[in-house]
Amino acid sequence: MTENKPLVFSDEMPERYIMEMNTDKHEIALSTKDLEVYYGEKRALKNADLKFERFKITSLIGASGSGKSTFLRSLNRMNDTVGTVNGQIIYRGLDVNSSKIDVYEMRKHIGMVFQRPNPFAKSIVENITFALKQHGIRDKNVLAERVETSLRQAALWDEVKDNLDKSALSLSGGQQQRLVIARAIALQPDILLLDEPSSALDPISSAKIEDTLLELKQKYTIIIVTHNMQQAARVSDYTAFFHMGEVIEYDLTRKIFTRPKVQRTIDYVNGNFG
Ligand SMILES: Nc1ncnc2c1ncn2[C@@H]1O[C@H](COP(=O)(O)OP(=O)(O)OP(=O)(O)O)[C@@H](O)[C@H]1O
Repeated sequence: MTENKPLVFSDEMPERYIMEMNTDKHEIALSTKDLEVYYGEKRALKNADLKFERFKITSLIGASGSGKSTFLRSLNRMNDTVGTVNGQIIYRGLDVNSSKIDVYEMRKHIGMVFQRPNPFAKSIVENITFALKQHGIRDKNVLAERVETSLRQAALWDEVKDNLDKSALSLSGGQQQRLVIARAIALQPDILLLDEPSSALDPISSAKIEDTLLELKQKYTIIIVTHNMQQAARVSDYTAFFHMGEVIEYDLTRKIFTRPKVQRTIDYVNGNFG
């Protein structure tokens, strides 16, 4: 990034950032450098350097309190009001963590889905169109197209297409979570951050969310916090293991689960949490 480059995002195609990741060339959608987070005096995240490959799913795993959510929430500045975030978050050559970034605009590019489904107390269709209208999209055809496309991508369209005016709160938990995913992708972000998106759901709904994520990675770069190791192994290409605020190991998921290099990771994936 040059000093004079304005810190605003454009809708132009992103420049291509090719970096070395292991031995192959991979396109990096987002990276962090020396990212650390303090809550008051407490350092909850230490010097996290991670690179996220475009159109891949990366899981963040680790015991409760290890800093996964803190890291994830920092990526689109959700920690601004609760903690102090130092270091860089590089996206399209810009530092998302800079005070000059338009956070509202940035979140159009880096969207987030939380653990508990949190649809608005509005109709299904309004849940999708609300943010679009806020961002100035008024054309009825464009709105209708975005509603259908995002609901299809979130694998919910067939279940709700005849009841789009029904209250979102009348949907099941699993459907609500897919609606929230549809709401996030209606803005056509590049990157989707998900904080334990299926932990509050039954196994069937959870499996549907996993299928949805595998579909979505054709178009989105996905970073997901999960406590469910099987889920991490099933859906993700890369896995980062966090322990006490540090990234201990980051590699291809199959390596983390079959041949981890660090003893702490070996213990964690083998279920020895002591
Ligand atoms: N808003 C906050 N204020 C103060 N401390 C916080 C806050 N959020 C998190 N922490 C602390 O920061 C540390 C990391 O928490 P974080 O939620 O990031 O961990 P986690 O790995 O995501 O845990 P979990 O899996 O339980 O969600 C913990 O010690 C936690 O108590």
